[in-house]
Amino acid sequence: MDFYYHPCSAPCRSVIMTAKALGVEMNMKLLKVMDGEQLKPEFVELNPQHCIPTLVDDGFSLWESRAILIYLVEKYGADDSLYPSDPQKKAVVNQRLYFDMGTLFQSFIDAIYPQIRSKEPADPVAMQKVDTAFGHLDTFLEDQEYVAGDCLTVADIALLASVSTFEVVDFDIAQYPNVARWYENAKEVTPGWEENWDGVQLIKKFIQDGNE
Ligand SMILES: N[C@@H](CCC(=O)N[C@@H](CS)C(=O)NCC(=O)O)C(=O)O
Repeated sequence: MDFYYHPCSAPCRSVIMTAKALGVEMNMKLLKVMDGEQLKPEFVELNPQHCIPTLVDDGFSLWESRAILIYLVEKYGADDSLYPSDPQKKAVVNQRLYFDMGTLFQSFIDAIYPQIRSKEPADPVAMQKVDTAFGHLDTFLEDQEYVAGDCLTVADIALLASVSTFEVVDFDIAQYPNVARWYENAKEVTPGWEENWDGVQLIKKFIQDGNE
């Protein structure tokens, strides 16, 4: 199974952690998107949207990280704990995954990317959306250990990759006590956390080097 990735990408890191949790071995293929490698014809052939993460499993090509997480659990999971088959439990996991994609990680793209990439000053409206997203996550985590209930799911893994990426700008997660409690525990229990953290540190290094 080929996995096209870059360690700086939070969506790629969520797939790496999920594969580790499942004990799935992937043939890691680093794709330097900063150098435009995703536009090479051989990659566009695999993924016409030319984005990472992209998984190619025995000729079956799939992208969109959260779709990949679900595919991996459904195809390779020994049980359904990371992505429950019960319709209501699954629906909550899906809601959290869509929340991550459309709201929380989107707030990172809108508010933090411009600060990192173009050294733009923080946009107060975009930063307010970050606060709102973290506030919602904090509410989801009231009285529960994991984002979709009482056990670790792919929604925790996707959100762990996203939330940790905010640390590249030393975002103060402690402002959101339930998120902070969940984050500390998720770091402990999620296989592959160290690799995820290495990716976050790599982004930090790029930012520091760019500022020198
Ligand atoms: N929603 C997608 C986001 C994928 C994405 O934006 N990937 C970026 C890197 S993080 C990329 O491949 N950019 C290069 C391109 O789109 O050409 C996911 O979660 O997989």
